[in-house]
Amino acid sequence: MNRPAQQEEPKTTRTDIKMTAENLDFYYGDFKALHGVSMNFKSCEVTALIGPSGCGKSTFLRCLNRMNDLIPISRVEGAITLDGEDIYAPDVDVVMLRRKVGMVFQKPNPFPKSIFDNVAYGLWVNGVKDKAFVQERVEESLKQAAIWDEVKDRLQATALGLSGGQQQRLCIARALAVKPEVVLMDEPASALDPIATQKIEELIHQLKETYTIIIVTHNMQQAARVSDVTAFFYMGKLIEVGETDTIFTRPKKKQTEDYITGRFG
Ligand SMILES: Nc1ncnc2c1ncn2[C@@H]1O[C@H](COP(=O)(O)OP(=O)(O)OP(=O)(O)O)[C@@H](O)[C@H]1O
Repeated sequence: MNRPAQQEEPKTTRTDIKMTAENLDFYYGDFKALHGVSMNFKSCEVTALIGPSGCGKSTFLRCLNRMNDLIPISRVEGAITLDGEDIYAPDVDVVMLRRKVGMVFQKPNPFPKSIFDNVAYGLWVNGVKDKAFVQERVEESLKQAAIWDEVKDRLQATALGLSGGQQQRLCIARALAVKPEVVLMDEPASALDPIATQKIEELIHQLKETYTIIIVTHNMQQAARVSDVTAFFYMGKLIEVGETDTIFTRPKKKQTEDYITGRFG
């Protein structure tokens, strides 16, 4: 296979529905962690998932690219679609799905390899052999992740020598290199200082021009700053979802209001 990741840029507009969850239940063994979650994610929007610790935000996020498949006792009921196709259908290629729906984790997790290799890795795994193409894509991804200027003179240096904030932007570049359509972010700035956090937030703002972004955050100011839509979870249930401004100023449900005003959580 050559240049599989060189497909056309996804042509999307903000009104397209990119992903949906329909009546999603999720179990860890006997424990039901998600109860009938239904919501849509629109293209080129940022959706923030908020709620108190243990309410199921990360579980739900991981369902969106089948990361939970790696947990043997887990079970999903209901449906999740990407561009109208069921991602849990038996014939789905999970590697391809995770290329389309990429993920950035809470703790920056670069490989103990060079900066270049970290970003090129996903391309090699996808069978890309064309060196010039890989070079181009690495540069493009590092630029998109707003870290190119800081690393362009040391691409062969180990990624582990970067600061935490730089490592996280490198991990974002790694996720972007395979041209995902959706980027899932699980508290991507929680391990970072305020300046690095601000850079990640600015980056999210730029990335939504091209990508559909779904972010879990504990930080409500961050949710208010970066997202178009906010979904509030409590005890495994989606309590309320809507435009971020509305959720933060005129929530419909008392539980949402109690949470955003700091009465619990
Ligand atoms: N691998 C697992 N095995 C069993 N139970 C789990 C597992 N991962 C999460 N859970 C449970 O599922 C529920 C939801 O957890 P989840 O991590 O999705 O919540 P969260 O809202 O993301 O929490 P936090 O904000 O603290 O990260 C919790 O009760 C948690 O203990």
